[in-house]
Amino acid sequence: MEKNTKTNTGKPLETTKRLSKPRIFFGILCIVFSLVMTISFISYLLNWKSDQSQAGTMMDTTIESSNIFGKVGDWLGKLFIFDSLGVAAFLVAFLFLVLGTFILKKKYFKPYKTIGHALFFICWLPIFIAAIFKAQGTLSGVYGYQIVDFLDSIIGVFGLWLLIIVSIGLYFILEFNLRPSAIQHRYNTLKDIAFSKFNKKENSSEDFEADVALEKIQEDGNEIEKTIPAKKETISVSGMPVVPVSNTLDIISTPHKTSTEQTEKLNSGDQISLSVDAPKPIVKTEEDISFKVEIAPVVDELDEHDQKSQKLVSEFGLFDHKLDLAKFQFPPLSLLASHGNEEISVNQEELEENKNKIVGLLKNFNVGISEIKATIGPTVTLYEIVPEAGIRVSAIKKLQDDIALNLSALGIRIIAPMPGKGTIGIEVPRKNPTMVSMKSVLSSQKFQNTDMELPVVFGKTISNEIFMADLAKMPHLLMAGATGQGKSVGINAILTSLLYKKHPSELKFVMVDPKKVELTLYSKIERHYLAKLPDSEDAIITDTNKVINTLNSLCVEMDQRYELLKNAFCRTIKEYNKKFSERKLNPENGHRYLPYIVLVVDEFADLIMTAGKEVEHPIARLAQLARAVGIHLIVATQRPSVNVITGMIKANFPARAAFRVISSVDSRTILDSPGADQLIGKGDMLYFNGNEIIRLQCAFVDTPEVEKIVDFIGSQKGYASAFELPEVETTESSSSVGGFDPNEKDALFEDAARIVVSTQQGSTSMLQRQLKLGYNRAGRIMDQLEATGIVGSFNGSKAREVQIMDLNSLETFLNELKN
Ligand SMILES: Nc1ncnc2c1ncn2[C@@H]1O[C@H](COP(=O)(O)OP(=O)(O)OP(=O)(O)O)[C@@H](O)[C@H]1O
Repeated sequence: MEKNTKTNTGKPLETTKRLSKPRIFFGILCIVFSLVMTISFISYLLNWKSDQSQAGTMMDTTIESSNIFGKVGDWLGKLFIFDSLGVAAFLVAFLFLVLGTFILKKKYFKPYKTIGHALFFICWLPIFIAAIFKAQGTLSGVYGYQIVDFLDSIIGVFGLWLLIIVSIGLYFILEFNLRPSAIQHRYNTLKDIAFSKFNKKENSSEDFEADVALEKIQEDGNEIEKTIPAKKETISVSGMPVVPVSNTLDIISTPHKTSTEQTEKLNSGDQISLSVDAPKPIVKTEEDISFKVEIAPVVDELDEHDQKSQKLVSEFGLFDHKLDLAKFQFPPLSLLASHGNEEISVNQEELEENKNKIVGLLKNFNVGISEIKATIGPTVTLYEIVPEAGIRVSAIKKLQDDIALNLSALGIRIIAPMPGKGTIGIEVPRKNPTMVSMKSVLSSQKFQNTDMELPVVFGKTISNEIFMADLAKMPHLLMAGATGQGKSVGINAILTSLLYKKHPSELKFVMVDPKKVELTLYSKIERHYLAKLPDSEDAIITDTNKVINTLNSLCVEMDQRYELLKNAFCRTIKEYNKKFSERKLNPENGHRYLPYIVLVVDEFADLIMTAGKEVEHPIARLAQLARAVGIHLIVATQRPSVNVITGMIKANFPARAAFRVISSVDSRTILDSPGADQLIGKGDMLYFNGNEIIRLQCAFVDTPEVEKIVDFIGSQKGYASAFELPEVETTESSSSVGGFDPNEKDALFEDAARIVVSTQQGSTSMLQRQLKLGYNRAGRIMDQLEATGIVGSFNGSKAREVQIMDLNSLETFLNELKN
């Protein structure tokens, strides 16, 4: 082998030596042909006029051609230049050259790229040339001429040029990557190069100045040499150019200072020591010094844990919490009804009449106004007045009842002053209010494009804008309203908006309905959206005892979530779920995707009356703490009295929604101010977000619509069961880890024991996977396994130790357990 690859001199053999003969033949043939073509084309371009008349006389020996390659050259030129491509024909010759070198395996060109470029220009160039030199057919060839002629007739001259420019522009953009960012990058690089060159130049100009100075000194020295030829050798001028330019030059001469005296000194043979005005060194100021800032790349070292999670993400992708119900479809808007015409109709007469009444009445009480403006909302019209200077706001406030009497209307509310407006507002109910349908608000851009975590759309404001709030930020909502004023519709509106936005894996409801009728509809979506205690039958809780257990269970869930968040170093559920999705949290350690949990209590007064502190305590605890772990409360009551809505509850429910209440005392209890007693009912509401009170018309969604929505969701594939809340110790139940009652063991206890023993792994998440269980149930089984001694105690992040070594021993053990 060595022999083949090396010559006698030991040099590797040239690649051409390994080429086959046909390759060499065809390669050289292509190159020669390319040369012949090029020369023929040049010759043709120079002589074509005289040879044109001889076209087609190839066989006629009497006729001579002036082309260097005779008639063949003439024929080639005519064929490629005149009849087809014009000057672009040279590119064809070039292509033969590329082909030849390619066959000979010479890497002078990148063949495919070069061929691509050449083909582009073979097409583009004739058109371009024909567009410029229309009359000169030879330059563009027939191809270019005819195409331009054709394009000219169909897209006109302007279109033709646009096509030419766009095509070449696109070619450059695509070929040379001329994106704005790339251009910017190149510009910056060029700037850097220019800048560094400039710096160099500056430095060299300094050097140059120094050189000039030195040269001058040298010349001067030479002059001195000339004047004192006798002492030539004593002056060490020759060493000067190498003397670095500095303030102190040791031996340098200058004609100005070379006085006769010095000459004499020289003549007398004394050693010369001349001081010279050395060229001033260029002292760089701070601005002159080139200053480059290099930002060191942030060394983002991944720790072992991050690397592991990145590997998992690259292998399996991000954790998709929706995967179990990947095909889940959100209910379509068509399930909702429109409830008549929602156009706000302007009744000019009514507006005029009300305005006159307000102005007249205020005048009677000597309250002058300088301006009045009306804004028409769905249920009320807001008249904003600007009182004349010197009028007290309290004077107008006092007139509330008089204005109401004068307008003979219910639900007049005076807002004095309007926050942030400098006016006084008088809300007057419209004679023909417009209903706000749930459909209209849910189909709005505002709702559809919202990025809120838990978007709740309440309805429309007085200025007809859709009003939405994020339940995750509220973070708990207290609702009040006398019977029949729209509270239940309001709850349905809230639930509906959440159902239209959140996937079942992201949201669970715990529904408490002591009235037993309002929320029962939602039991159809139990396996999708509801959460319940492990052993309870109904997901909608109506029994007060169960409510207490459920609330306590929610508190346990909250504590567990806090523990999980703490272990994951996260502050909020959002951060935690993000981390979990990025596979940074190990499910083996109990981590799981945490859905939001919304607790809805429809009649809170009822609960407080029957269970008192037992309910108040967990509610207050949840309200105080649960916001960060994604548990939010919506508590509604008919009777917003102080013994129902206690100070502790109120303090932790910053967001309040008030429908019409009976008395202003009730209004103060719920909103801390009067006003809710002035509402007109039918969904007319006040919303308090902790800062201001906003009057809204609640969106209307009636029972058949809700039914359609829950039917739609319920008919789809759901989870195996409702989301299980953690079990809590109840007074009735005695089952706990320590006191295991074999009669109360889980139906899957034995299967779980077999799995644990056969795999020798006491892991809850493995049980979850193998038996397809929820985390809580698997955890309970694991506790039972621990209580029976099959597995050891909880061991931090590691799996529990399995105490039974094989399945035979297990079967014996299980039999003993049964007896
Ligand atoms: N947003 C609304 N728009 C129009 N009408 C409404 C609206 N909300 C409620 N209503 C009307 O008021 C009636 C009573 O509403 P709803 O059942 O919600 O009252 P409620 O406060 O829940 O009463 P209760 O506490 O007795 O259940 C509805 O049947 C409907 O006719």
